[in-house]
Amino acid sequence: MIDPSQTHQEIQLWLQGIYETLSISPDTQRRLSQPKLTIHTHIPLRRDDGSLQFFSAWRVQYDDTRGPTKGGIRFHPSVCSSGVSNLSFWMTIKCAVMNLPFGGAKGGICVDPKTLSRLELERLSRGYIRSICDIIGPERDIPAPDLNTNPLIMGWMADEYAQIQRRQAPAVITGKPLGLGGSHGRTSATGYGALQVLNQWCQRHAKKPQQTTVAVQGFGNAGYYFARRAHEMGYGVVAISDSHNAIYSASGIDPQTVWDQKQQKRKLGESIYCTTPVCETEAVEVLSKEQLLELPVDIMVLAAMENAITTDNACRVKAPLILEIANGPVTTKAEEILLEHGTTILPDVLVNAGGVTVSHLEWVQNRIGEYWDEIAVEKRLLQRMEREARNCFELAEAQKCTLRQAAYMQGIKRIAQAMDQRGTQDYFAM
Ligand SMILES: NC(=O)C1=CN([C@@H]2O[C@H](COP(=O)(O)OP(=O)(O)OC[C@H]3O[C@@H](n4cnc5c(N)ncnc54)[C@H](OP(=O)(O)O)[C@@H]3O)[C@@H](O)[C@H]2O)C=CC1
Ligand SMILES: O=C(O)CCC(=O)C(=O)O
Repeated sequence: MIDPSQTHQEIQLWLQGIYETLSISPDTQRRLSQPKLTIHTHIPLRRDDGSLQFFSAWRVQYDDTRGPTKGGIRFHPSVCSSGVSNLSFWMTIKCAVMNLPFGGAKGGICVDPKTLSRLELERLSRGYIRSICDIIGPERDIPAPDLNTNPLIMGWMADEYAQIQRRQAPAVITGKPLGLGGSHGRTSATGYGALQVLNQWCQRHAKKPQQTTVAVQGFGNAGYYFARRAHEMGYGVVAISDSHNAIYSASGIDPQTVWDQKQQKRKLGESIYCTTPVCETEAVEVLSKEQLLELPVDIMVLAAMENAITTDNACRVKAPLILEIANGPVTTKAEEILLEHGTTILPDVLVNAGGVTVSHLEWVQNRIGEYWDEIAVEKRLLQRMEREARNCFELAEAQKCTLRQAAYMQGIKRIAQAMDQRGTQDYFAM
């Protein structure tokens, strides 16, 4: 079978339409066509049994025209050079769409963290920082959590950096625990930010949450906070999946109950879900994680990984609205099929930007040495999400284009302007 994942070339080809509409200069196009810096390293890990193992790891800094590069670190067996590079490009666009003073980066280790003990995980996380410490810093490149990483890991990483530098530098990493200079609201930010974009869209299209059914692919940090608050607001969450299975109930699911049970069982679809129903009137059905994507729901929320919808399954997707919380969950070729079927896609570079938006607030708090409460942080998050979503919606209407095209126009216009303002030197800022 041909790999249905999207390639760098496919993304660049898709961008041509945006460049033409905005009359982007060939120089700017060239600058945006490849990352500025890629580090590939092999991290040694002494396993608990005494053996030595090496793990491939990357940090890619795509573009720093608008500020220090910013982006998460993921731990997953699928992490590879081209994947991290795509993710770092999307970070560049995302930060510009949100008008944050950052460029884009991403990092990752090719590892299944579920196979490591807690001490092994800590040693590997610290080893990663030792490998990249020369190219990160509060004014250079600022990592954060992503898939399979969390505040605990960010805390170890920030501590490792401080030890190497022999000084406190909390602003080098965001998504830290509160006690180490983390911000209130960072953990829930991606899910809440995505919901804010969905709420705006529903308002514009006179859709009431109570009239919708929602399926959520991926029940980790982003998917859980999204699903929990969506349920509280009246959206009908009827299906949820993780990397093992999906669960479905036509009469609705309470995400908090599912979350509490997942903390014990680790997997959706284990017998606990059938013996302790997560809805009131009907038993919960266990489906395959692939089946969830084909459910006839009003809103399909993609909060797992890239390439969830490819040319292989696009024609079986029935939801008329897709909310992309994951990065790159719909490939460019799959999007063509979905658009032909009239599907609306609320795009990743806008929808999932809540995480980096609160990361920016954390970075600001670290730098000024003053901390805000949860209400203040959430207010700033929701205001920025609302403003930039409205800008994208209005641009899409004015240009009669898709929301993804509008978001990219908004981001690329800002990046191109900053490149022009830097002048015509063959600059290398970092
Ligand atoms: N965290 C953040 O702040 C941000 C995250 N994102 C993006 O959102 C996505 C999710 O990130 P996050 O929630 O942090 O990651 P987590 O690691 O917290 O959660 C990922 C979830 O996806 C599930 N999953 C993995 N593969 C599949 C699959 N094939 N089908 C269904 N579910 C699957 C995992 O299952 P299991 O529980 O079984 O492991 C887990 O529930 C990623 O694409 C990430 O890049 C984007 C912006 C910010
Ligand atoms: O919080 C951040 O800095 C980046 C989060 C991230 O990796 C993402 O938005 O994909």
